[in-house]
Amino acid sequence: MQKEYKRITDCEQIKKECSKMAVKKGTLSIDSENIFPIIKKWVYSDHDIFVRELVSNGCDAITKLKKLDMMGEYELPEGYKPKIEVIVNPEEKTMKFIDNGLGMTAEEVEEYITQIAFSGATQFLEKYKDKTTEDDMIGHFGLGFYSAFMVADEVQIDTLSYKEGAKPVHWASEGGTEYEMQEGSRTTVGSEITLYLNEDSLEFANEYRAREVLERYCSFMPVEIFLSRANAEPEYDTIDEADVLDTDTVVEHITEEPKEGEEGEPKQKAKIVRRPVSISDIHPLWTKNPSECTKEEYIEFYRKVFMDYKEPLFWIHLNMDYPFNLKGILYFPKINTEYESIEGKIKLYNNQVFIADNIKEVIPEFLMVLKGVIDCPDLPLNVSRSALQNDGFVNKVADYISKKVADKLNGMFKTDRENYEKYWDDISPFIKFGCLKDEKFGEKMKDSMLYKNLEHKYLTLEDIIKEAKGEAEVEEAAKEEAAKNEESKAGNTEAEAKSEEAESTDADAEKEPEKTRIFYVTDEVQQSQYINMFKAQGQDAIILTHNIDSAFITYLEQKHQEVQFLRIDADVHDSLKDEVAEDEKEAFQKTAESLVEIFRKELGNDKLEVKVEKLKDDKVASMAVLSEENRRMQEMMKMYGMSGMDPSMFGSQATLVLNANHPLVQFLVEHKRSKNVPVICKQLYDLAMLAHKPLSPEEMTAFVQRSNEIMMLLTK
Ligand SMILES: Nc1ncnc2c1ncn2[C@@H]1O[C@H](COP(=O)(O)OP(=O)(O)OP(=O)(O)O)[C@@H](O)[C@H]1O
Repeated sequence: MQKEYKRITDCEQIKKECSKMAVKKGTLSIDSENIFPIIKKWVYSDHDIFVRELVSNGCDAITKLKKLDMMGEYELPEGYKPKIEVIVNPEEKTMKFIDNGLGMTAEEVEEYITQIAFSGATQFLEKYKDKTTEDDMIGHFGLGFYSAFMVADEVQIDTLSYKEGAKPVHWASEGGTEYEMQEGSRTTVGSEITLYLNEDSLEFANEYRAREVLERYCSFMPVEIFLSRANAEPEYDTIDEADVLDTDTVVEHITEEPKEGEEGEPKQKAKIVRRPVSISDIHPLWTKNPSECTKEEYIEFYRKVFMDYKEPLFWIHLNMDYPFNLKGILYFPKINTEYESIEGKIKLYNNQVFIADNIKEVIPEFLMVLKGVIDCPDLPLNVSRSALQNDGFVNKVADYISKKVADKLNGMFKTDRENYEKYWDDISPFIKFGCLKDEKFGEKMKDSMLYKNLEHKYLTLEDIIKEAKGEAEVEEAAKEEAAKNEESKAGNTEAEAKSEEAESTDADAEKEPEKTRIFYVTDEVQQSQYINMFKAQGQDAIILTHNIDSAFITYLEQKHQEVQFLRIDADVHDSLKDEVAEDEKEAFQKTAESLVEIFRKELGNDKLEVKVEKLKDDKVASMAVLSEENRRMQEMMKMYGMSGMDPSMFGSQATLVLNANHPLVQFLVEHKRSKNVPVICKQLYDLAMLAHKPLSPEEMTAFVQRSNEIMMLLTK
């Protein structure tokens, strides 16, 4: 049976009780006996948050004391330096958190710790104990002081309030529901919380582990934090006497004689106790005004926080006071896509207290490739993640961040195009991802998107459409010209011509407007043959090599109904081939038919698609084309893991294009019975496929063997 603690609500009475020096025993007034097991078990993976909770309680206590001083209700002692000390003691298995904040009186301990904090923790756990990790709490806010029981069997508080005549208080609870309170022995204003770590949590008494956790949660807290190990041997530094500060403890003055053979006066040195270094940077860069920050500071901050020794490309300093308070810095990292995944890290803070990384409810998903810090004290963090998702305010914050990013990029596009182009390859995957994920972002960015052409020049879609339209129009005009010539050759009467013209105009009006065809390259090496042919004919294409590009192309086609994207090997572009003259057509047709027959036979595939063209580039004997629709279909199959299935079910295989202008192809037509026909056919086919897609291991082996055989012929 637990002892029933009579709750004393009258503060005067509590004071009297305490001043009698009696040991006050009690039972925590909440009926939930199983709260501690729940706390201990709960969010086992990051139960280290107790560090953040206790340190931030210390910070709050210090802030309050400074406020009281400002309000004239308290006078800070001479030379007051706000600080939090964290002392680990592996021998005694304890961890102490000591602050010089406002402290607590007996009635305050009673009220804030045994009643408010406890009931807060109880309510909190009641509400969330059944939640799964999917409905995780943001940074597990709200556990407060009682999170100490996740790692400790016993917690003690020694505190002395700033209030006149306050008596020190000692409070102890053994992690059950009982506690003890009596007069303590603390002599300075502030609080000392001692955790007697449980067997599972002894790691926190290790100085390195403690440092790691403090650095994770407390690196930017607004008060200096010093970590030390109890009974550690003092460490010393020897510095120039002139550099000694008033705050240094000098243990020895040393006169250093010049070394043998060296000239000069003896040097005066001082051996001092090593100066403690605060774990926290109390004025992180994001809290400063952007106009006061230098490039070096931004880079240094980036390196320190993200341990990334590459320089970021550029950054955005967010600084907003109204309608909500949000500060932060977002960095665009240099991404080496070949070796690293593009996974960024956005650290979320609440008044300089670290909450968690990558809270996707607050930070737009596509911005997760960035690295940065966001401090937004107005965020409602006492709710679960799923509640955050539907919170109008949180959505506004996310919108604001994404708008700021678009503004920055648009600004660079307009005023610093040179650098924008320089960064484009690195930042474009993320921007494209943003366009796909966030309609508003895509809309804002639409005029600042760039596309690299075959010359590696960066153009806008508008430039490209104009260029492609221009070419199409020229081609169209040339075709019309040729058609007219034919007509007049055939001796059409003027009247006939006129009526035909009228018909064709009617038909045109019904036809859907021709789409502007934009060719693109997905692999500059593999598709080099096509690229060269394009270049030779002054034809352009854009380079879209990133994984995201196939989804982005679909997006662009939806947004711009007037354009159609075709991979460079989707078709033989009209400009790459010669027209077959009217009087040659019949003979050409025959040649083509016989070539189809030869290839189908030699490759043992009677469904093989073969097309014969008069390619302008007479160095190309064969190439492969696969229509855009079929290729997209095949890619989709691959994406859905249907690669084992026969692709011909969903669209035909690539078409083999033979160049009738090439001597090898001509040889085949003229020497159908030559014993070399099979080798030439197979080799031409493989060469075409090589430039189109990777060969299978068997195909590659056969290709290499055959190439060797061909070389053997040279030796004969
Ligand atoms: N080191 C301290 N010095 C002075 N008062 C403290 C200290 N630690 C806790 N308190 C008091 O105890 C109260 C309860 O603390 P607890 O950490 O449980 O909740 P909280 O800090 O109010 O909120 P949160 O749940 O966000 O942490 C605090 O509001 C404060 O008044």
